[in-house]
Amino acid sequence: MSKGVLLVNLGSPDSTDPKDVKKYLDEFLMDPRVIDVPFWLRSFIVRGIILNTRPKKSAEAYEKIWWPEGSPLIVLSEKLQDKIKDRTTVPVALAMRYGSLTLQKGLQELADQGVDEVLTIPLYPQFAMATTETIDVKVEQLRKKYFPQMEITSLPAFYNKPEYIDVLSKSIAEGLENVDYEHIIFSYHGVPERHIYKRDITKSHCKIDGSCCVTPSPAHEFCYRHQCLKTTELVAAKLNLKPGTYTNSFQSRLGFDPWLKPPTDRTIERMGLEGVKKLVVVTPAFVSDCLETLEEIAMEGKEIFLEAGGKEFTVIPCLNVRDDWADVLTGWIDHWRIVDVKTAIA
Ligand SMILES: C=CC1=C(C)c2cc3[nH]c(cc4nc(cc5[nH]c(cc1n2)c(C)c5CCC(=O)O)C(CCC(=O)O)=C4C)c(C)c3C=C
Ligand SMILES: [Fe+2]
Ligand SMILES: [Fe+2]
Repeated sequence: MSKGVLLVNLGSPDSTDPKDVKKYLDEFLMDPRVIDVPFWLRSFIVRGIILNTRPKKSAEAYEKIWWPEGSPLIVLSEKLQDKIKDRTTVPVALAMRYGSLTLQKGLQELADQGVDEVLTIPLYPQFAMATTETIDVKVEQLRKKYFPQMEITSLPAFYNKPEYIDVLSKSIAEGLENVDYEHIIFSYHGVPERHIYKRDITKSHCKIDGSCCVTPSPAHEFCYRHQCLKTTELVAAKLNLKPGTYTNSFQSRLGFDPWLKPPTDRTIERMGLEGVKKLVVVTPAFVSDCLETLEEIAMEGKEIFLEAGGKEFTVIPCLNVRDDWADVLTGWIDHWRIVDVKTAIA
């Protein structure tokens, strides 16, 4: 068999034109693993409400962060792909779950190179129904329909893998060099609490309280909240951060259902109101900078902090195209090429 790799990220609109943003948001938010309600209700919420107002607002936000080459998330993912290609002999394609760089095109690119055994790498450190799972499900649908000869395996969430924690910690330590700070917020993308309960394989462990995510359980294999809290815990241990000097929060809430708490915007505001003058934010749910880090945190978050009395606001960049990050991914790929995926990130 001939092996190949498909890197997968979320995707972005084709441009900052509200029409393109609307098309992208329609595909994204109509995904039943993102807005997980019955089709009729999802259509009503997305097409009847959100898509009437959000595309214009989102397009303005994209406009602020767009690069001459395109969406930062896509450009950074392409550069990461190039770096990995330079480091391995295995064909490496790139696709997005939503938008024009489709999973079908990515798989076809590999098939055209004679690949019949694929490792998909969802570029998300923590598992979520709205990210890793939707990629795996869509890839399997495409495999059955168009690529029945292919054998496809997906790299599991890598939030607790020592190689990943090492580069994440190193990137944060570098970001903190010469930065005088009082507090660090670890801001993760939020999800509705319902998503956590739905993926509790024990059906009883997850309570979204002070203890469930720190009490060992098989539920944690698919618990986004546990995996976020664990990421912070491992980085804090590695960097020797003192308790009370860092906090977790969850950003980007959409809609009225309960989402994971505390929300990042309110946490940033509270810090400012409580007298914190120098704040740092890191965003470990994203491996590439994107709208959610460059606009929501670096622009909106900063404004909230300064208005609440803060003085210095520092955002640490995502792993993006760091050489050591490309080395880690290539290491997993090469291990899989020679042995298998189970031990690749063991
Ligand atoms: C119900 C809505 C959403 C869920 C659940 C959700 C989960 C989720 N998303 C990411 C990563 C990214 N999301 C991004 C943008 C974005 N996310 C939502 C909604 C949900 N996300 C929307 C509506 C948008 C679009 C922008 C906006 O209108 O505000 C991005 C950035 C994409 C880009 O082009 O830069 C990323 C990345 C994760 C990791 C996650 C669950 C863990
Ligand atoms: Fe999102
Ligand atoms: Fe939990």
